[in-house]
Amino acid sequence: MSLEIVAREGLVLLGCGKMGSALLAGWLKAGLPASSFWVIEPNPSDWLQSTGVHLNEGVPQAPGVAVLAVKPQMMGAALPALQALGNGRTLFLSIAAGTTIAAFEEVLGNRTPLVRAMPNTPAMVGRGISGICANASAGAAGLALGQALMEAVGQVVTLDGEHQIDAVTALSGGGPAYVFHLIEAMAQAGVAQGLSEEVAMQLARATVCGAGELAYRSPESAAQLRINVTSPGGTTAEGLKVLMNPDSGFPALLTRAVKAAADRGRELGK
Ligand SMILES: NC(=O)C1=CN([C@@H]2O[C@H](COP(=O)(O)OP(=O)(O)OC[C@H]3O[C@@H](n4cnc5c(N)ncnc54)[C@H](OP(=O)(O)O)[C@@H]3O)[C@@H](O)[C@H]2O)C=CC1
Ligand SMILES: O=C(O)[C@@H]1CCC=N1
Repeated sequence: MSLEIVAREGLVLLGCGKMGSALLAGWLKAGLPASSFWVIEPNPSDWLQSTGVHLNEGVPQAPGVAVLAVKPQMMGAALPALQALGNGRTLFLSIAAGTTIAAFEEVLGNRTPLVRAMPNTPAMVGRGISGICANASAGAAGLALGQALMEAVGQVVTLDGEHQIDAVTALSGGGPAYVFHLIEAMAQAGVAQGLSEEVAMQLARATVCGAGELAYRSPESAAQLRINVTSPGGTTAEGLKVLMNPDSGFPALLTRAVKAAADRGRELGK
């Protein structure tokens, strides 16, 4: 689906912080004119002010799309600003963690076409991934438009339903933070083995980026890429024995971390 509807009917963006800015940058890069965007943002960055979008002005009566990119804790206070657009033709696209379709329909009306998407911060460099789902009123056309909007900043996975979105939030939504923490932890471990902090951080960061790029480009499975590094009887095998320990290794730790994040998503949705 093309984003022509945005150029024709306009897009209102509620909240333009980290994720809102990443999305707006992607849409502008895709060639949509700045004059198609109406952004509501109490603390506009220098970048946002330089884009030429309509900033904190009155919004069109029936824009093609309204994107909700405020924190879930702010949603209750922020959403009424767009309540008048509910139950119409405007497609609402929320990227907020937690806030459910039912909660949006309560404010906007249950005839409002609505897509929930869960992106991640690599969207800032066009390498994000989003899981998306939609309510009944959005239909196939609404879901396709939501997909096209999110594809401006990376890959998109269509979910079986809203029941999967807390898992996506916990895995890929927050996942970049786990990887950044992995860099920190690897660097610390290198320092413990005698490297300077600076060199250890350079090695850790480049290793994670290089491995990520290899995983992205290679047709081989993650398991095979791991095996390719692991010489039988060599050094990596000893490291992996620790990380693949069923009780204390990565799988057990990440199962707990992803569950804790998904549980928080469910809690935010109550
Ligand atoms: N960061 C991430 O990795 C991801 C975030 N998300 C979701 O994206 C959403 C935004 O997160 P993120 O970009 O990180 O948060 P930010 O705090 O960076 O952005 C939210 C923006 O909304 C502004 N805002 C607050 N109140 C209002 C209001 N009433 N009307 C308009 N704008 C308002 C905030 O201004 P101020 O700072 O002044 O309060 C802020 O600039 C959240 O719902 C989050 O769950 C989804 C996936 C990944
Ligand atoms: O931490 C959060 O709640 C948001 C959702 C996913 C990433 N950041």
